[in-house]
Amino acid sequence: MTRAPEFGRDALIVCDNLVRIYQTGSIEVQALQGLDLLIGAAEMVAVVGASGSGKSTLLSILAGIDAPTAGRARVGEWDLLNMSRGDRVRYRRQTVGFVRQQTASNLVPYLTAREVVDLPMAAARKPKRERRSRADELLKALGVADCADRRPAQMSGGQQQRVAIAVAMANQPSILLADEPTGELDTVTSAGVFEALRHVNSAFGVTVVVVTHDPEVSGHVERTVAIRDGRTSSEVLRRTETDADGDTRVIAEEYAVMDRAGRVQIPREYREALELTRRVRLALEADHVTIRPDL
Ligand SMILES: Nc1ncnc2c1ncn2[C@@H]1O[C@H](COP(=O)(O)OP(=O)(O)OP(=O)(O)O)[C@@H](O)[C@H]1O
Repeated sequence: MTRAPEFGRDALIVCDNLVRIYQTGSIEVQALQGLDLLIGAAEMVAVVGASGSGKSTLLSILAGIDAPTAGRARVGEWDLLNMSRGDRVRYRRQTVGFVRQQTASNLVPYLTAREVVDLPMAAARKPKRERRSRADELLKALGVADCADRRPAQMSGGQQQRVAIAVAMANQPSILLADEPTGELDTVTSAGVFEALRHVNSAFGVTVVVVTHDPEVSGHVERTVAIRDGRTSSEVLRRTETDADGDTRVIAEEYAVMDRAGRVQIPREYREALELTRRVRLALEADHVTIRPDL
């Protein structure tokens, strides 16, 4: 008997039926309730969803900060459910870069931009000369070369977040995670920081997963994944098309996400429009499936 190919075999990030339950006293909160998600190498994905839907929990698991309760989570060769303490330290140092929302918490008040970018490389025992050239390369790539000798208090919020991206990229991670990186910034500054994330994605080929509330931000990535009640519920894919006159426009298409058991969530407006309730009629057509009210 041939076995089915492993779910997400070719993906860099695989979340398979991921569950995270938090227990506080006698209260259980299911932050992730069987989340499936595949992300390929060098992709840039925005994760959106209402407050409490599980976005930060997902990011903490991918960052190796938090451990799932059940399911499977893999990043490259790393199995995030079965890592020793030492593996976890190596994983966090070598494979992941993390940018937080609070600009101040990404940096160190008494260190200059060049010194703070150097920190993770020094911790990884990289040679001094290599560290210096990598720090300068990153600060330049992120448009903050002029901040190299400045401390956080001498930089704007947007500059601080660009330096934070440089810190996260210092050890050439394969994934860069950002949790609401523009949450504290105004619209114009946010757009600049977001552009910086896109730049590291294309220039260094790092896979970027960014959690955001900002529709302006999610509107600029090719793939936006929506999380609802601890599961991926829908995705929007965007592509740029050029018409005969040479004008380009962005086409966005929304997809529902089907889990591995075949479950699909029908958006509330569709259910209400046709009064779809507990039971619906399903029919297989030549190239599609219809869902009708049970009249
Ligand atoms: N350490 C924890 N202990 C207990 N419950 C937690 C913990 N962390 C998160 N939760 C709960 O898990 C659920 C998901 O939280 P999470 O922070 O992942 O959501 P989120 O989508 O990131 O929300 P927000 O957009 O507000 O940051 C929420 O109900 C939250 O209260």
